[in-house]
Amino acid sequence: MTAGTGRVPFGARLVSAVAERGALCVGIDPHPGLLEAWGLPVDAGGLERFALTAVEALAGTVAVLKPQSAFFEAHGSRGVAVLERVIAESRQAGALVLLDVKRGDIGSTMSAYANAYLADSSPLAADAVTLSPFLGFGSLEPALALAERTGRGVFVLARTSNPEGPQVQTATLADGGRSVAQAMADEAAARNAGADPLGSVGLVVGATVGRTGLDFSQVNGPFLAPGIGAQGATAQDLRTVFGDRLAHVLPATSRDVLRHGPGVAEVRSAALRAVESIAASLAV
Ligand SMILES: O=c1ccn([C@@H]2O[C@H](COP(=O)(O)O)[C@@H](O)[C@H]2O)c(=O)[nH]1
Repeated sequence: MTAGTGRVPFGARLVSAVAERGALCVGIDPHPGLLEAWGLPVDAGGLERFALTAVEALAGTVAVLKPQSAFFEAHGSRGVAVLERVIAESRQAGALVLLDVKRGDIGSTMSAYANAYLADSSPLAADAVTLSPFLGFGSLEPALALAERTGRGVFVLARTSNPEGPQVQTATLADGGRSVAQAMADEAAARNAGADPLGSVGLVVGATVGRTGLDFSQVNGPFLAPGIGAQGATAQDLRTVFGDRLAHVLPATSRDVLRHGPGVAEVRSAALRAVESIAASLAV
């Protein structure tokens, strides 16, 4: 079982964490190529060394850590056990944990996913998870409801950083002119209405997507912006993507920080440089 959240809503906890540590989410993505580059075997033992080194380097320093579940699941039950430790030890060291699982399913199955990642009793419970709304935003209701009850958050995919995303996300809805991505922004806005200082239903909008024409003005929730570094986006791109919503943006990067390992100090320094360069870009 993981520690609870004290029932303080995720949005409020994120605002505090960013105020204290800066606006940065570092992904823990144990790619086989990174394990090799760190001189580790590509097996569950190597995964454990890699992931716990990243936690040691980052969990006391950055606001949010984002383990990518896929790389842990690839090692079977031993990999999932490592993920449980990563979540627990990161939270213990003061970082918020956003588990990148991109779950989305019919409502009855969604309840089980919600219990897996958002219930206090689960060993995989994080502070927030990523969700895929492409079975319909409403199908996410069990996760949205449990997150709200337990003080956790969700980040719903809206305009993802990959080049294939627009095929679905810029498509127009049958109900009259809005894009799929805009509909997700509107759904998040409805869930976050009145939340202070910030709602707990976030959106994933890649730092790579450029000017979108999307209206984020009513969202009142956080924006996770992956794609900085290895996918080619820079901190300067955030202004183009998010316009006047920059204060609510959580820029995310994984490989661009992790490639500085295996030294704890080097990984931590890379993260601190990223925090500084993002802060400088957002302030101008
Ligand atoms: O739109 C999205 C949503 C999630 N991701 C995830 O973020 C990291 C990016 O890693 P980098 O090494 O910084 O490229 C990875 O886990 C993706 O699955 C994303 O890239 N884009």
